[in-house]
Amino acid sequence: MKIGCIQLNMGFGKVEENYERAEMLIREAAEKGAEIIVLPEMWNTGYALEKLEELADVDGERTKAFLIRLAKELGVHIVGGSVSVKKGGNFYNTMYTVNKEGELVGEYSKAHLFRLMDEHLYLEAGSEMNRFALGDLEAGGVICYDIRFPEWLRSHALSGAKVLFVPAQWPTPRIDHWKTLLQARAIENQCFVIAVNRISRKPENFNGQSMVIQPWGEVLWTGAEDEELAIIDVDFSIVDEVRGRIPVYDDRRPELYETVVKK
Ligand SMILES: O=C(O)CCC(=O)C(=O)O
Repeated sequence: MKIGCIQLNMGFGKVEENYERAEMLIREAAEKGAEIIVLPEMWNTGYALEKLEELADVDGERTKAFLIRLAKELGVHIVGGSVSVKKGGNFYNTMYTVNKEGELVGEYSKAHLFRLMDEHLYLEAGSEMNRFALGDLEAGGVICYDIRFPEWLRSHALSGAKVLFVPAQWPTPRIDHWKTLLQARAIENQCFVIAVNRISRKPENFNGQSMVIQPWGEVLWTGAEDEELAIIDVDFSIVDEVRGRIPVYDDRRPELYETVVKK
């Protein structure tokens, strides 16, 4: 399958401009043959946390309608990165996924809030997993800081995900953590990891380096340090072959982990 990864340079608080730019790049990705299109984290507002009251998408209605319209018209699956959403008086960092029939198949709010960027002061955490299917492809999705919690991604893999999508706004100073953690999550879960970071102009500090990694850990693509739309060819059928080569799932001993790890 062809995956369109949109390493977007979103404008800080520039909602209209961001929807326009996202639409243009989604259309371009579909024209270039992408069958699944992936956006980065919080692409509607950027990290304009202090302006969420004014800018967040109320109940995610605008974003859901946007993704459904484009998915249906272009006949593509869209893993809609995440957007800032206002729901019932609270704000969330929420990922919507729509299949090519235009059905909303995934809705997930970031479960681990990143204190270093003050997310916990502005946002509520979600508590639900994010498992969905795109056609017959079993998938899961987590957001940025979530990748530091291997047990969270493992739960998605244990419940059948063969690919994990990771939209992010991961800053340049810790880009080595990003690369290492993503590769580890792919290897330990023996699944594809498709991770799309943002890019930014100065003084914001995000240098892309999005990644597509296959289940044996091989990096199929690393994004440039600039805005980029890349189309990457992946063969999801190798997941079963890799899981057969080293039977990690069969060799797990969950009874040990439950007693040793109490907290
Ligand atoms: O964990 C990190 O170092 C970065 C996480 C982050 O930037 C985020 O979750 O928005």
